[in-house]
Amino acid sequence: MKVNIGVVIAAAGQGKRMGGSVKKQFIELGGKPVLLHTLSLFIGLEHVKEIIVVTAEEDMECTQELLRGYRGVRVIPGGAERQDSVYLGLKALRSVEYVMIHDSARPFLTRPTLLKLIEALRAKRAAILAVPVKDTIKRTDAEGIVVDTPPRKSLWAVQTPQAFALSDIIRAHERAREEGFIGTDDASLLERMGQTVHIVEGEYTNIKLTTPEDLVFGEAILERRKETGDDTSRTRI
Ligand SMILES: Nc1ccn([C@@H]2O[C@H](COP(=O)(O)OP(=O)(O)OP(=O)(O)O)[C@@H](O)[C@H]2O)c(=O)n1
Ligand SMILES: C[C@](O)(CO)[C@H](O)COP(=O)(O)O
Repeated sequence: MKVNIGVVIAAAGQGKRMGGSVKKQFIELGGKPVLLHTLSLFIGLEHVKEIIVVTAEEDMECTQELLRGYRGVRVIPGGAERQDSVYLGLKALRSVEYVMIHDSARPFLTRPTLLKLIEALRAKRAAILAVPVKDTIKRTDAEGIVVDTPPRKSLWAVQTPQAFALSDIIRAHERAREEGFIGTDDASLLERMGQTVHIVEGEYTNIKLTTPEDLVFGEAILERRKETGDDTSRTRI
């Protein structure tokens, strides 16, 4: 079955936890800005018909400059919260039935896993990447007292991309906006409407660059790939 997929890359964050003078989506890793690493995952991929990069209002000009020359990629201004930026990106899509929503701050995913996600999307309408949690997780009360220890077998650390039928996820975002609900990912907006969301196993190296030590892990991931020649399926940009 042929599917038309749009991609929304959320890149309008301020990178407060990372700190530094350059926002994390524009930091150079392996000689290339993080945002270009992220974009290269989707460029030239069959089924991907539109790519929207959502950037901060003040970064519109530099993002447009950085992405000039990439056909099919549009840059739009984002909102105050990640959820607002994603919603604006979803509304900017013109002619696709499905969408993959991805954080600009996750530049290391490989194509084979992305293709697994697309397969699941075709079959199931809502699919997200996640990896089994390695640590034991505890829930606490407001005072930091342990309430319980959920069985680890049922716990997953959720990543992006998250892939949906476009009409479903727009409806879920609109409901959340009406009700003033802010979720920490997009799938949670569908879950609260009762829709089934399927997990596809992601990659432990699909980290989100969040705090400064993540840059050290990121450099190491790129270095190892250079040595082993891994991830050659990604379009070089
Ligand atoms: N208003 C916002 C906030 C976040 N994001 C994007 O959402 C992704 C995940 O968010 P996070 O890692 O929290 O990034 P920041 O918001 O930039 O980080 P911080 O919370 O430390 O400021 C990032 O790619 C970020 O650019 C966005 O598009 N619009
Ligand atoms: C969407 C996400 O990347 C899934 O792990 C994550 O929840 C984004 O969180 P943040 O609060 O924007 O860091």
